[in-house]
Amino acid sequence: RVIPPEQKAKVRCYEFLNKTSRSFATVIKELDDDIRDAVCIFYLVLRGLDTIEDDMSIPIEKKEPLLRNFCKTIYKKGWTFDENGPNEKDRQLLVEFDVVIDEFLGLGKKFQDVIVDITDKMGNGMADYAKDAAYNKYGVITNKDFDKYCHYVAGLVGIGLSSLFSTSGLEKPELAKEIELSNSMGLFLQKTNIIRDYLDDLLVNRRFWPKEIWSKYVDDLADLRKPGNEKKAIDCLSTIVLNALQHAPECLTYLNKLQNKSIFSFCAIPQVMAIATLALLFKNYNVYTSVVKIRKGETVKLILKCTNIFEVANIFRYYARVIIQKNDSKDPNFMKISVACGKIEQWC
Ligand SMILES: CC(C)(C)CN1C(=O)[C@@H](CC(=O)N[C@@H](CC(=O)O)C(=O)O)O[C@H](c2cccc3ccccc23)c2cc(Cl)ccc21
Repeated sequence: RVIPPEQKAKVRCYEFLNKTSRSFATVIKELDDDIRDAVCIFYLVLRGLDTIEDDMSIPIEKKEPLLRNFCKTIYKKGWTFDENGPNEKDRQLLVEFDVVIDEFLGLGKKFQDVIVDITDKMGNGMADYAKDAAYNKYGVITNKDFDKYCHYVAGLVGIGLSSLFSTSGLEKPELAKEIELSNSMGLFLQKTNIIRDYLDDLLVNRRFWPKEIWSKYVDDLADLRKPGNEKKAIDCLSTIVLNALQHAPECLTYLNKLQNKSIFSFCAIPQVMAIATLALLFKNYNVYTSVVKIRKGETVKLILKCTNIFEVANIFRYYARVIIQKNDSKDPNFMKISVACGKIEQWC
């Protein structure tokens, strides 16, 4: 295929999008013309930031300025980064980051301003957390710290996306002002990922489960997977699933405000994957022995049924019932789980 030279960087960006997240890349490509490139570049800039934050082989002295300055770095034509560890998942993205920068600089100024603002806040939030975690190994302490960390790495993404959607004109200007709802969209996804990734994170000593939650059951987060602690592990899991579940009604409220069909599907698909994952994680001891993921077939079925709020609300109600059925009257959180699921079932 002959690619005109000015299209080369854009084609390369979409190739990176396909590599960094196969199923989600197709959803981004379904977005309407006026918003697709901005979201693609936003996604890749965030991926670049995440690749630096995730790389435990980069010393904090180097990592901190890299994160804090990333909002300025994305204006530096030609900038690339080749110092990630050899097995860092998306290291090639940073090795060829100049193509992302070229495409970023080609975006409308309003889109650039949103992406820079979020990158600035996220980079500084990640740096604050990385520095703190480097010095005290406990990681996330209180439920408030949990919400703060998830705000930095995911809530800000929702806030940025709402601004991009409004800026494109495909959604009302009011959407950019829905900070709380946009934040909850990110917290719901990120908290579900953190519950799912308990084992992977523990093995690289990354501790995101709040001490305020696990310290009620064990002396250390790692004790949850020890033989003999099975009941404690399951009851602790209920507590953190309950924490994530509380964002679900706000996600439905946010989705109900969207008017553009391609934006609705783009936002709804990760949310229905998250509620399905949460239902699978609840009462599931495999969280402590493997990474629990919903089956491909279920994913495909969910994606096909994400075209309007009625379908999405029905999917949320279905999984709320699955959680209710798994609920156990001997679980200290039995009532709170019932109430949280009730709020999803009554959502209208
Ligand atoms: C941390 C995260 C949840 C924000 C990551 N995040 C998402 O998880 C992706 C989904 C994704 O990447 N899925 C991967 C699987 C995986 O990586 O776990 C896939 O291959 O399907 O979706 C989110 C995302 C999409 C739509 C609306 C959102 C509103 C608020 C916050 C995030 C929103 C995302 C949108 C953008 Cl622009 C950037 C990142 C994300």
